[in-house]
Amino acid sequence: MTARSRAYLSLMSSTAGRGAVAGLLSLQVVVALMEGLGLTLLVPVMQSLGGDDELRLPGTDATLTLPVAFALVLLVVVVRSLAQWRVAVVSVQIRLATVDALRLRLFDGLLAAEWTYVAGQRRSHVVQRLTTEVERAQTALVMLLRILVAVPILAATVGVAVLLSPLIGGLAAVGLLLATAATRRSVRSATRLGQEMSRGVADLGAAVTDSLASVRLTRAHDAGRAWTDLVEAEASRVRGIRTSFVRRTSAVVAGLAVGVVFAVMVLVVVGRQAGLPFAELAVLVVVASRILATAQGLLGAVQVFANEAPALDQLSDFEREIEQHRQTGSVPGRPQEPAGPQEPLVALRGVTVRYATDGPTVLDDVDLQVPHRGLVTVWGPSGGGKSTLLDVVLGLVPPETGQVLVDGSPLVDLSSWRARVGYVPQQTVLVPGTVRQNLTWSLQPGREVADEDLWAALRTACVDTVVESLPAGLDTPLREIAGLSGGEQQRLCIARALVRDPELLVLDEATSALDTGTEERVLGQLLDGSRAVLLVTHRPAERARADVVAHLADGMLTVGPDTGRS
Ligand SMILES: Nc1ncnc2c1ncn2[C@@H]1O[C@H](COP(=O)(O)OP(=O)(O)OP(=O)(O)O)[C@@H](O)[C@H]1O
Repeated sequence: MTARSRAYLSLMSSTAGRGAVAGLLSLQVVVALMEGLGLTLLVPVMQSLGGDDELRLPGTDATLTLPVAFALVLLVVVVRSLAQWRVAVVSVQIRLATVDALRLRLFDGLLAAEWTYVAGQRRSHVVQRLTTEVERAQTALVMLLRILVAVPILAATVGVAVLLSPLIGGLAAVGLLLATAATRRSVRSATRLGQEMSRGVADLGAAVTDSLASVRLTRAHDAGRAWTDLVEAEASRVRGIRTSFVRRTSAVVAGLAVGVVFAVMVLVVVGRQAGLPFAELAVLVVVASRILATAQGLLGAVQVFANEAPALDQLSDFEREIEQHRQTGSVPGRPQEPAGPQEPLVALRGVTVRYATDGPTVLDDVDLQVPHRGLVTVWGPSGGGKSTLLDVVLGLVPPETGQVLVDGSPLVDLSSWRARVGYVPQQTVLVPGTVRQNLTWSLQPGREVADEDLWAALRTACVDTVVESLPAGLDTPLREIAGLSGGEQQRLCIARALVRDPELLVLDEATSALDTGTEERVLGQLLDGSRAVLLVTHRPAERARADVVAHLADGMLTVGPDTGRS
């Protein structure tokens, strides 16, 4: 609990700035001092109500007149209100800055992490961490800030009680310490329930995401019941955890209320026995009710903090994991050696890839050359390593042994290399936005493309007439073209890759949904002598027009004339 609070405080300091956090803590001390002073000033006010002529401030020899006492009370309330207002504003600023920074740090880290690590992540778990867990961490922050306000106020209130009656104040302090010790168990159980909650919410999110991903198949097989049952089971687990937490928390807070009311009764009896004057006794009752309210709020905040803070553990572990998989080998800005005229655009030399150290060899001592112009096709059985080969060429998967050479030099500057490449993956990727945004979102920063170049790319990919027929052409929002066929979507993705004006176009079965005639036309236009095309395909007709045909099976690559196997 204390370690987590420290972790949160250091997180807030590192994101919102030490100054802001120190300022917030100072403001909270001001609020607490004003609380204590305000309660102390109630004593002379009570004395005047009791008919005393000489109004005294407890703990001092100072005497006051009623107007002075009222003026001081007013001043204290004004200062306290201003400080509280500032605390509210600064707390929100710190909280939002912290949460946004945390989310962005994770997101950026993930985008820059090694490809094999990113590809191995379950999407629903990543979404859950970047949304639900970050929100839970935010709730924990709200609670921590509430605790940081309540603790000094509680200390100031107990201080006033001690000032009024050291015996009663001392008893109140001891009572609070005992209550704190008694709630340790419930705090531990809140933490355990919070950890279960993280797992429950992750599983619920996964069930919903997976069911949506398979909605077409679910409908076709009329298998919705299977998903509904799973989602209901996961939701009921989450419901159980939440209910159990609220049951325990409320019981502890209610128990505290009973304890404090009993303590107030004891206080009145003890106070009367000790001959405490009416004003002091009345203010002590007010102080006791303030202690009750603050302690109840504090206890509730501590429990919720304990319950939500495991989200921060999850996020910290996730961030550490991402950090361990930070992509290495990229030296941004370092120019590639000038190309020797005889060097291929990209070459693999003795490349071996395994996804796990004790796993199977996916690429085994592979050699391949892609010239600056023309078509290289790769074909072979499913699972033979074709996509992995492309990932190596793209610099996504680093070889365990062997080299990737670009223009004859080892590939070290990944960002320069990627600026020269256009890639169309096996699954089409269209993002929410207009056709234009879909064509341009993956352009290098600062690069502008004229409309005529967009149309040229659409023409080359044989999808220009489809876009022309849309209501607003390039500016048609994607939701209005959700009905694009699989082949039209593939061609749009090819156009997007072409807009980057790549020297190498990497196509992973990117024409698989096209009819033979359209595929022939697209390929013919792509091979206009201005670029190299590296194509994974199962179709003999495409192999027939290739300059290099490579067959990949069980990780072994054979380059040579097409044997006609299919
Ligand atoms: N990220 C990964 N982690 C672990 N294993 C992987 C990963 N990606 C691919 N593999 C495994 O590597 C092998 C080759 O996969 P790859 O996707 O390269 O084959 P492929 O020839 O492109 O298959 P297909 O034609 O079916 O798309 C397969 O056994 C696959 O399970």
